[in-house]
Amino acid sequence: MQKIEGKVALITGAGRGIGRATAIAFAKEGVHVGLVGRTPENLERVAEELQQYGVKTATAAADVADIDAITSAVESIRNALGPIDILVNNAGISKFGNFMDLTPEEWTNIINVNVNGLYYTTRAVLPEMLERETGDIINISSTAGQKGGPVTSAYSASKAAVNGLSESLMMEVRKKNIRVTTLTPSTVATDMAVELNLTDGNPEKVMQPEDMAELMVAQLKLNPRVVLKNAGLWSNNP
Ligand SMILES: NC(=O)C1=CN([C@@H]2O[C@H](COP(=O)(O)OP(=O)(O)OC[C@H]3O[C@@H](n4cnc5c(N)ncnc54)[C@H](O)[C@@H]3O)[C@@H](O)[C@H]2O)C=CC1
Ligand SMILES: CC(=O)C(C)=O
Repeated sequence: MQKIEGKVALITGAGRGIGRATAIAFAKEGVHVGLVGRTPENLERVAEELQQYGVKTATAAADVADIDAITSAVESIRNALGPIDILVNNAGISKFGNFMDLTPEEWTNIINVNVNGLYYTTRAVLPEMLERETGDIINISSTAGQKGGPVTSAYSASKAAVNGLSESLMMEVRKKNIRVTTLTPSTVATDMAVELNLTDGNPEKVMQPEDMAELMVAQLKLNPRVVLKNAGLWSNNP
């Protein structure tokens, strides 16, 4: 087991949902947190919530699917907090619908954010991790990337791509002491899941964003000689 206190994390999609819960859990552990997302007000609100834990925070608004914007955002977080030890590629979008009902624009947008956004963010963070021969990258995929569904063609395609990218990168950089983990949760009670009509969010039955955050804290504390390659966290009614 290792301590994560004092490390620097960058979380995308940090303004709400799993990203926000992860930011709070990290701050409670003494991790300094860079918050990246599309909506500055949400990022500022989360940064304020983190103040009580006495860690450093920085915010940078950017669309992960815009390579210049996300590259500048990573640079600004790095300038504010120092080298990034932990990257959580969490930003993601979804729209469910029949294959012919989703427009080509909606398809492209889902692929751009979920796949290219994760790729662009990782490209901006990885070189320094390779140089320092240390780092953790956690990619938030989904059970939808492991198994297709009747209305999930675009989202499942995007998350299956994340699984392929993530495992390949894990194999590539493991010898440099970098850990890449793919997490494939079932439905989590966030705004996304409620907007998709997947859940009413009942905390007695449905996974909460805090459960995901708890898993990430635990895996980061594992001795650096081991890596959690992938993990599926499920509710009792996935
Ligand atoms: N909620 C669920 O049931 C599940 C969610 N996931 C994945 O978990 C991740 C987080 O999802 P939730 O917290 O549920 O969603 P959410 O919609 O509640 O939060 C997503 C956050 O990402 C940000 N974001 C979206 N597009 C962005 C972009 N282009 N650039 C920067 N930020 C962007 C949003 O502004 C928001 O703050 C996503 O990758 C999602 O696909 C995976 C499995 C289940
Ligand atoms: C939104 C999502 O990824 C699931 C599995 O519910």
